[in-house]
This record gives sequence, structure tokens and C-alpha cells, in this order.
Amino acid sequence: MTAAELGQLNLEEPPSPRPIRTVDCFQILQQIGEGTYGQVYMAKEVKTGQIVALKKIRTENEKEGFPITAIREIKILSKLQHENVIKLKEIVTSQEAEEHSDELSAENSNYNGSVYLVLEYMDHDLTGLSDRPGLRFTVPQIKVSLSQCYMKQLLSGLHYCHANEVLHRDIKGANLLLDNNGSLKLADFGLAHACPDHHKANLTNRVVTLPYRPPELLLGATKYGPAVDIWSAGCIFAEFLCGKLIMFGRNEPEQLHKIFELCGSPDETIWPGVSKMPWYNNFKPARPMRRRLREVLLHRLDTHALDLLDRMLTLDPSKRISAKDALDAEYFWMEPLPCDPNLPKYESSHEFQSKKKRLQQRLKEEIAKRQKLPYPPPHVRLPPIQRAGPPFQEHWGETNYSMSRYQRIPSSGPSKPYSNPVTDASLPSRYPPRGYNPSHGSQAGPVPAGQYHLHGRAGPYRGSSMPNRSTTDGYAAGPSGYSHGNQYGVNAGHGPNSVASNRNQQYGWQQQG
Ligand SMILES: Nc1ncnc2c1ncn2[C@@H]1O[C@H](COP(=O)(O)OP(=O)(O)OP(=O)(O)O)[C@@H](O)[C@H]1O
Repeated sequence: MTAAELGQLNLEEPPSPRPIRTVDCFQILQQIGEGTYGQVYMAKEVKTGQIVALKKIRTENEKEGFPITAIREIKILSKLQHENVIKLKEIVTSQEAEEHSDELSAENSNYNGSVYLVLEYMDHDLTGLSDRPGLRFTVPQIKVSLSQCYMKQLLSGLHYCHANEVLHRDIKGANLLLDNNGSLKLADFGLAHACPDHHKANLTNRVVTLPYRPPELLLGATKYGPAVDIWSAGCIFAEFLCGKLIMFGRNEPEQLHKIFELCGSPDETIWPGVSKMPWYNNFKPARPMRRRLREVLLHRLDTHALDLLDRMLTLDPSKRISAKDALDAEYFWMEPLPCDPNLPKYESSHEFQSKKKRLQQRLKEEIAKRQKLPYPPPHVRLPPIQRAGPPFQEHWGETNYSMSRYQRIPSSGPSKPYSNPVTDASLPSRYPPRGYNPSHGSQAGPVPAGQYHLHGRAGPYRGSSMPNRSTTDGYAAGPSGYSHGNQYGVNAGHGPNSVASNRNQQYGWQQQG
């Protein structure tokens, strides 16, 4: 990797040629993730015994060949080298049918040739860990120092990406990986975008999972910058401190409304140019709403946390704090200083596993409930046909059934409360062509993590210092020249979403009982 100036990530530079190994060099142990674009497995390198994560790139359904999301993830991850960014170790392939484990689904067993990203393995993702039963923040001190520690790493990773002109565009709990030593790393760069000047490019606004999506994207901006990731990080920060998402809408208009309720509705005074945004007139509230963030959270957060959150959740992206300045915020420099979180060694917890456990638990409960219920119900006088089976209606909540118990009427509402980004049917992948220009990219490689510790203050955390200068002051340019694209609606709030079931998640690491 070429050592390079800050902010110069050369995606065009071909990766150094290396013989590509086959997936047979690894023994798959278990599935730990299921993304929109493939499965993730925990695996062991046969020769060394080293544990890694294998992210399989699903190509079966790709009409247009190898998915552009995967190409981008590989290109970007192979250049980024930072302690808070997941490391791509190598790419491996398989040529023939795979029968590595029971976890592999039948659909894969006859698949002819796959590509896997070999990533360093992390014990948890934030969503999975926070879903663990018995884990709660109970002592304010722990809450503060853990959120400081993880937020600092999140912001350090983001600062590194932004300094290298990479936007992540999907910051959320499931994409923040943690290990039992307290490290946090950014993962899933499938929606990331790398280009020297984001503000000049015409980008898709259908990125970032809904509860973490910033107002500029919800108002239709197609020119935006690193501030989008800062908004998402602000949502994570609030989630850490409050134990739940503070703004959660089931679709785009509702999400925008939740933002306005807490952060105030924007006007030309607080956000110059907002009235010219493509969807402003459609979504501006009937009456102005004042910003209530500080008063709502006053009793939950201390002043420094509140100050930082306030600046991260600033409506106008050009005024939103940068990752670099956020790292300099008082919050990270007050006592207690961010420390290594003294996490108990939990068994791995990924969102996929916690979802699976919840599903199994629910099934068990259903079965137990059914067994307890007198059957057929004693007081119900039903025609014989309706007595012949289990009482579905009582057990299956809001699902509608037709007169015949076995014929399910699909519910009219959305199956999941909000959509994954870029689910527009017209777009072949998570990377719509208009959002990607492969010719963008500068001529040198990224800054190696080792050379990246240039911060003004001595770093109190984990013995490392932080960057003290950034060449990416990408926040100055406000949005301009918005395209008048589609309004909300296509797939609004109806697609799959990997965090949908974790709305009441608690972030905390103090075990109860
Ligand atoms: N290196 C890793 N170590 C441990 N677990 C991982 C690793 N990479 C991914 N995972 C797990 O797999 C999940 C899905 O991974 P990832 O987000 O990269 O896949 P994706 O197909 O892009 O998913 P999505 O559709 O949510 O964007 C993560 O939330 C995490 O739980």
C-alpha cells in the first residue's frame, strides 16, 4: 500500500497481485450474519486455526454479474487501514458445490462458484450485543465511560474515512462491530462512496437506514457529504445514552416528522437553502416546530454529552459538527476519560443470532400458549369447520385470516416498519448507477493508520492519540442544485430492514442478576 497524503484514497490503483485461494482453506463454523447481499460465517483457517469472518457475496440473483456493492466494498476496504475500520484480509473463491456446514442453505448447495470476503472476526455487533438479555446500563458512570469509549472509536473511524473521502452511508448498530477487548470497528462498506469531492457529485439519497437517515437526504438532497454519517453517529450516541432510538418513524415522511418534533422544523434562518430542497414543500410542517432536543434530554444527559449531541444532530449539514471537531469535544476530555470498557467476556452476539433466538423464543411461547389453552374453546359455538384446527386468531396477533383458517390474507400494512436503503426496484443493487462514478478517485493510497495520529490533545484513550488535522473540511458547502427526482413512495417503509426488530434496544453492559 502506498503511503499517501491525507485524504487521498486511490481506488483506481489495482490491488497488489496475489494468488487467490479457495474457500477450502477455511472451515465454516457457523452463520453469524445474513445481509441483503449474502451470508456471513464465522470460520477457521485450516492451516493456522485463526478465526475469521467470511462474507459470501450472493451472485445467484444478480442479472448484471458481480454486484456493484461488493465491488465497491472490496475496493474501499482494501485501501482503508485503520484500527476502527474492519480489515479485509483477502478474497477467496469457491468453484463447486459447497457443503461446509448445516448452516449453508439448500439454495447454495448447487451453486457453482462464489466469492467470499475474508474479514477479521469480531465477537459482536452493537445491535446483537445490546439485545442480550440481562445487559443493561445501570450505573451512570459506566454508561458515560462506555458511550465515550465507543463513540470515540466510532468518530475516529469516521474521521479516518472522511479524511480519505469515503462516506460510509449506512452507520447503524448492526454495522458497528465490537470485540471482547472493547474495540469498535466500522463494517459493511457496501453503500460507501469514495470520491474526491462528494459535494459536486450527484449521489443517490436512498441511502442510510431510515432511523439513522439525516434530514438532508429525507428532503431529497443529491449533493451531500460526510455530515450524513455524523447524523447517523449522533443517533447512535443518543441510543447509547437513552437506551433507545430517539427518533423513529415507520416511513420517510414520519421519520422527517419525528426529526422536526425533536430538532425543530427548518427554515431559511437556521438552514439557508432548505426551502429550495426538492421535497421541502411537500414535507414542511403546517406550523413551525421549535427545537426541543436539549429540554427533552436535559434530565438524561450531562451538559457535555448534550452539547455534543446537539451539534451532531444539527439540521443544517453545513453547520453539523465534523468527526474531527467532535473528537475534540469536551465530552471526550472530561472525567472519567474514555477507557477500555471492562466488558465481561460474552459469547458472540450478532444481530442475526439474536433475531434467531427471539424467533425461537416466540415459537416456544406460541407452542406453550397453545398447549395451555383448552381446545376446542369451551364457550365458543363455532361451526364444525372452525373447530377443527388450532385457534389461530388468538395466537397470531394482527395477522388476518380468511374464513378458512389455512388461507392467510396478507395484511395491508408494511411488513417491516421501514425500508433498507436503496430498495427502489428500478435500481439493480444498493448502488444505483447514478450514485457511482468509478472514475472518481485520486492518485494516491490512503493514510496508513499508523501515520494517522496527529491530534492536538494527547489521546487519553487506549494509549493512542487522535488525528489533529483534517484535509476534509467537507462541511462548508451547502446543498445546491438538487435534482428533482422521485418523491417518497417507492418502497417507502416497506422493505426489509435488519434493525427493524430492535427498536427498544438497550445499550448497556452491566449484567443484571
Ligand atoms: N467481520 C465480522 N465479524 C463478525 N461479524 C460480522 C463481520 N462482518 C459482518 N458480521 C455480521 O454479519 C452481519 C451482516 O454483515 P454486513 O452488514 O457486512 O452484511 P450485508 O449483507 O452488507 O448486510 P446488510 O444487508 O444489513 O447491509 C453484521 O451485522 C454482523 O453481525
